[in-house]
Amino acid sequence: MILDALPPDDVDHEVVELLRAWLPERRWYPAKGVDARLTPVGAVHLGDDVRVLLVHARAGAVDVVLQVPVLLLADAGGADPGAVLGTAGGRTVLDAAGDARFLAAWLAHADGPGADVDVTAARVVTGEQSNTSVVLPGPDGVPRGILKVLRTLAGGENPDIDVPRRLVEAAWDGVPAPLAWTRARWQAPDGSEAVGYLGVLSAFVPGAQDGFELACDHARDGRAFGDLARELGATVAGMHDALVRAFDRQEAPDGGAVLARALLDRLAWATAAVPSLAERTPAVRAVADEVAALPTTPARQRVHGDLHLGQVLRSTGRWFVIDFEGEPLAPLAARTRPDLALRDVAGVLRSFDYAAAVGGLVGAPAEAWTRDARDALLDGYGVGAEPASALLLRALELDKTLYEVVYEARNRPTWVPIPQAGLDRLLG
Ligand SMILES: Nc1ncnc2c1ncn2[C@@H]1O[C@H](COP(=O)(O)OP(=O)(O)O)[C@@H](O)[C@H]1O
Ligand SMILES: O=P(O)(O)O[C@H]1O[C@H](CO)[C@@H](O[C@H]2O[C@H](CO)[C@@H](O)[C@H](O)[C@H]2O)[C@H](O)[C@H]1O
Repeated sequence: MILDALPPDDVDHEVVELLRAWLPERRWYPAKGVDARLTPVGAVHLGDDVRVLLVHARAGAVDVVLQVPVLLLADAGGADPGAVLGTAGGRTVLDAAGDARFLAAWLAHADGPGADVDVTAARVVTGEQSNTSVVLPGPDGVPRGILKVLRTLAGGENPDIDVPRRLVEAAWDGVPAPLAWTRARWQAPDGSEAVGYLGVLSAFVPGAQDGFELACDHARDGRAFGDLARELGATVAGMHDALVRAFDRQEAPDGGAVLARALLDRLAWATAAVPSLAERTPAVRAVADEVAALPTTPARQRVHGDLHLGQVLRSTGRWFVIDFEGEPLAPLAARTRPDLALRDVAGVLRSFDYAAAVGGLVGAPAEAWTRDARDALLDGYGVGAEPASALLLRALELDKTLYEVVYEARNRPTWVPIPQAGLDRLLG
């Protein structure tokens, strides 16, 4: 079912006034620190008291439609004071993302196989996130699903939901299965009609450990990560097989030239953001020239697109892959385009450098720890020892490392030395 957003009414305008003070305090708000123009574009009415407000936020380069589920209560007695935004239309307005009334209405309007969950025992996940995730237990109290309320809406495909759906259809069990999802139709700020996802409830992976934290712990304790990396390599290979079943594969007669061009485009993009990268230009060009001269490259296929250790969960003695939205800094067209499967392998290889550094390893111990993990990952994935694979991986790692320099410069400047050291290694 597609839920239709109604044009904003007086109450929606009043709620948006309340959001001016509330939004900048949210971790997921993308226009922090600037005076954004906020305009309601519509509201999905999930019930008499439950509305999903769609708000256009515009400030400089930020131009997004945000999703804000709210409750509008005539009697808000007993409500959590921390959830109250103010009053609109004579009713109390509450943040609804973790509220049982919103969650019940959301599930009632969702598509998908569904899940038997207890909305009264929902728990909002805290931490650095770009969306709001809510853990929902089953009737036995054991976590059964995790609902991701998307905070920034976009019309069209959403790889973070569509790809897991297709992987499950392709009988791959290494991804948490989407259990329910909602979609809406609204009028985009440019006046066009948009149809896109509002959120997804996925199967909860019990007792999951974040792959990056696990690797950092190993590095910190001086424990080899090879066995886990080998298993991860096999999981990634299984994911790529399933992606071919789900989305097909394209021969790439011009693969070397395409990859070389993409690497040089990445260099230009990264240098525009971090000018000191210009000194790497001759060395990156040399790698691009070698890649362009490759007579053949593997077929292109759908890939994860931003695979790293923070996108994999370890539970019940196996790996699960999450977060298929691709590189957050890249446009949707680039994130859904068929690509070399080795790009995902290169992403995980980069993570080993990060884990060694964050785990406190330097010099020869860092080199030995990452070498063991790298060899094991490639072995588990089934990457052969032929020179063409090594060259492709080097180019793809280089491409990712340039992206990481920009990502770190924008988000975690003290971590810039990690990808900088990666450039030294790859271009050394
Ligand atoms: N299916 C799942 N089961 C258990 N935990 C999960 C699941 N999906 C996500 N998580 C946890 O929730 C966190 C946020 O999920 P993520 O998809 O990265 O959200 P965001 O898009 O907001 O960054 C992850 O780091 C992970 O720890
Ligand atoms: O997880 P996201 O989809 O938001 O990806 C972005 O953020 C990642 C960091 O959280 C970033 O990954 C980089 O740091 C990781 C350690 O925190 C490391 O394991 C990765 O290898 C490294 O690329 C990712 O690049 C960025 O797109």
